[in-house]
Amino acid sequence: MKYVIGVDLGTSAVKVLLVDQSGAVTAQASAAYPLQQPQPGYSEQNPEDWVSGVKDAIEKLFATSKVAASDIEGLSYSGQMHGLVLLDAAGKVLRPAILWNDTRTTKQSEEIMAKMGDKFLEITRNRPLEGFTLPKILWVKENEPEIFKQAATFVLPKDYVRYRMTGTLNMELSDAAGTVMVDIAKKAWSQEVCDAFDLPMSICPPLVEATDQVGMISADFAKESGLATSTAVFGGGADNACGAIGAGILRPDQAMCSIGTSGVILAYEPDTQADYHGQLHFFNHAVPGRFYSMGVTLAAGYSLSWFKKTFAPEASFNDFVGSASTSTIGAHGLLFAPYIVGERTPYADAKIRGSFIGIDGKQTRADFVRAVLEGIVFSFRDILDIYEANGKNFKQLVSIGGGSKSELWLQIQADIFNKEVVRLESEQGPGMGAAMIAAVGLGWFADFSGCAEKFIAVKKVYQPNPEHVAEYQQLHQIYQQIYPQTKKMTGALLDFEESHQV
Ligand SMILES: Nc1ncnc2c1ncn2[C@@H]1O[C@H](COP(=O)(O)OP(=O)(O)O)[C@@H](O)[C@H]1O
Ligand SMILES: O=C(CO)[C@@H](O)[C@H](O)COP(=O)(O)O
Repeated sequence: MKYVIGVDLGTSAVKVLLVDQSGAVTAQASAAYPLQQPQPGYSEQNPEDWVSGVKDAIEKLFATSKVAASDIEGLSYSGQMHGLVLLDAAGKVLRPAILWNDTRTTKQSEEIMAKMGDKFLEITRNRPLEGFTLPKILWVKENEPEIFKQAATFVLPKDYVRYRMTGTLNMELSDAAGTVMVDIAKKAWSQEVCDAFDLPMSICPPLVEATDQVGMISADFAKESGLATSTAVFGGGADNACGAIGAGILRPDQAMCSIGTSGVILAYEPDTQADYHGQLHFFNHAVPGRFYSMGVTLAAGYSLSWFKKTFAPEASFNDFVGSASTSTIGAHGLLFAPYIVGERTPYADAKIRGSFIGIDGKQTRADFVRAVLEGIVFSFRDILDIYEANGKNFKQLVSIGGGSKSELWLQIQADIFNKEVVRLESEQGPGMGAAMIAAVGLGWFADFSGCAEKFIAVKKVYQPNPEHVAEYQQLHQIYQQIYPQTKKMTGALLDFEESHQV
């Protein structure tokens, strides 16, 4: 039997999947790494932690599967998007990576829009939001000029890991789109964007497609990880592009709901025709020549993990999430807005902060857990509303990511979306998508549809319950009032907090 490995470089951990030619997951392993938040709005990771995490996880994979390294024909990646890894001329990392959920770059984002306006949207198909890579580069240029002077190039998180595994440096297109420095339609770095911000084109690495073979596992990495130098390495994709492939979202009538650290509602776009006027992100797909749109809730799984870490550190995740079933729809009068690190969709607002609304002496911790689960899905509902306002009406949503491990949360999704919600055999959509990229890259399948037929299996379909749907519609209307009514207050609190930082 021959195998491929999908490496999903997430924000909380790296997850590796060993998948055989029939699409069965033979083994999986993970390794967690820390997130540094030195100031409000800052979010950084050490790229070396990703590399050692990948090695640890691959060693665990071999320990549990007993598969021979020489039988692993290909390996590819799914990566957390947008994170800036600055490298000097020798390929050395110059500072910690600034991640997708870091929002220190409001000033730079505003400057980009002020300078290029609609032209920026026309080229990159996106508004310059704080999370994207270009504002991060401009932040370093302005605030750390000594570091910027040494920068020869930059890459994204999974591209850095691939560089360390193969010795070849490049950037893969679906991820490069999230730098907002690429001309999406032309599939090339935009000279116009680079010139506007006085960035030399030489810092932009060569672009590759997801299924391009970029090299083999290097002798050094083979020695340290147990992999073989005969394993071919493919470009990989942005985690949401990979999630879409791993969820089988390969037609315009399908959508994906992903609950990882962030949360995403995503749709496949066959071409560049759809225009959401920057309300949704629009990127090149990991399926060569195709595109996808998506809206992002910055703190989806992160809101739940934060709540658990803060108020129930001793509980198991399953018991903690399960406790919400003892509460009711609407959590006995409690609503949660998940803006705890700012928001992207539908409110591109780095300064908004979260709220619990309707706290009542009768409520228990289980009500708070329920409110967190529901609030995250209300935020997704806001994204679905944008799609529906633009004429998209999906038949069903495929749910992936850590959040899709909970039956209760899946049913809440079906009820709030008023759509069928599909759970797959493996909730690891991005990792499966990465494995599928390697399988297609190796030529095991002619295209992703052929691979999806073999690799993706449905576990269960959750149907919306009409009574619950009606109740959630009422609650969603109340939820939608939270943003406008709390914006000023939470902004003032954030200013107060920032002015009191020592
Ligand atoms: N048993 C569970 N039930 C529901 N949600 C869970 C469970 N375990 C973890 N999660 C959620 O999944 C999230 C992590 O999902 P994952 O897809 O692994 O994220 P990432 O790719 O960002 O590292 C956590 O933030 C947590 O809120
Ligand atoms: O910023 C985005 C998408 O634009 C995030 O979706 C990141 O790509 C991180 O993903 P997870 O770690 O939550 O999977």
